[in-house]
Amino acid sequence: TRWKKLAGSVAGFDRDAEVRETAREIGLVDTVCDSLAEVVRDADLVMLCVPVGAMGAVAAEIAPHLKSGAIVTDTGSVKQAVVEAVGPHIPEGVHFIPGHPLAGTEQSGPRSGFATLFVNRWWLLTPSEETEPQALALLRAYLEGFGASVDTMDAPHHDITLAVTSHCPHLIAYTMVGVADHVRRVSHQEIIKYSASGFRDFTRIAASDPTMWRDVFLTNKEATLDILGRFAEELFVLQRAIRTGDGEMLHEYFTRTRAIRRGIIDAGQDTDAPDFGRQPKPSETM
Ligand SMILES: NC(=O)c1ccc[n+]([C@@H]2O[C@H](COP(=O)([O-])OP(=O)(O)OC[C@H]3O[C@@H](n4cnc5c(N)ncnc54)[C@H](O)[C@@H]3O)[C@@H](O)[C@H]2O)c1
Ligand SMILES: O=C(O)C(=O)C[C@]1(C(=O)O)C=C[C@@H](O)C=C1
Repeated sequence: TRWKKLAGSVAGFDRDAEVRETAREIGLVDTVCDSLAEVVRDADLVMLCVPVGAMGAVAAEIAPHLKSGAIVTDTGSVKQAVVEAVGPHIPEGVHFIPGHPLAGTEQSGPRSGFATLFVNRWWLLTPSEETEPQALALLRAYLEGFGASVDTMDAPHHDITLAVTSHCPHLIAYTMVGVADHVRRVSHQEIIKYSASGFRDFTRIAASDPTMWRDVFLTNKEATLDILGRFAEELFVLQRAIRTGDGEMLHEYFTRTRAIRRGIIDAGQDTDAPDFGRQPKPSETM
């Protein structure tokens, strides 16, 4: 934020003392506070950045200390569960606008961010019918200051969309890496040595934070089970095509999926930029 002077001052808190220490060391924010009450007391904007399963408890703890007129948002990867867990704690006069930046890497912790992380990325907001347009406009302008593009949608639609574009792909990557781990005819050394780039991409995703992803699946249960059910059906169709030698079917299927990939690139939404997932240079840390 200091990078573009979007806020007068940024304060941060983490319950883990080691994280607070690192944040102080690298100058992540202007002030590192030692309690939740202290960090939100004078804040105009409060952003909750904890695993989805922890959002409710954090909201309950900050609620009595929130300033009237403040905006509370979050970065959680699932939205309906956050609406249900956080919403009831938000006092009258405070604006709650849930959010989700579609940007990140498999890294976590205070050293993993970099100033350009949100440039040209979507930041989804899921306001309700009661959300005041002025508060929404303020938050939108703030996030656009990071270089992000803001879209709004309702929370259930967010959750089914992200089940397709993020949550289930992560589960599939976790599964493939798990399968490689269980195959006894291929040694671990061979898997490491002969990892082709497809599998390497899977292992990057499968190195993501276990707590964050546990919470994603526990809280977006219905949507991920729906999409995984469809995935399993399609997998069986492809499995059958392989068994019966139905080359025509396989070719036609892969032609369709290639068109989807090309459509994503044409829309400028390719996330495989060469520097994606790299560690930040010190000059880029906020
Ligand atoms: N990493 C990504 O790619 C990414 C992208 C978009 C959204 N998100 C979402 O943003 C949120 C934060 O993810 P992150 O990658 O910044 O994680 P992170 O691990 O870097 O930070 C989360 C912090 O929350 C703290 N925490 C954990 N449990 C807590 C609890 N019960 N009470 C208080 N604090 C607690 C931890 O100490 C940790 O420092 C998650 O909800 C995640 O789903 C992550
Ligand atoms: O590390 C990655 O590439 C990611 O998968 C980041 C990713 C994503 O699925 O795009 C993961 C979860 C978040 O909620 C947002 C972004």
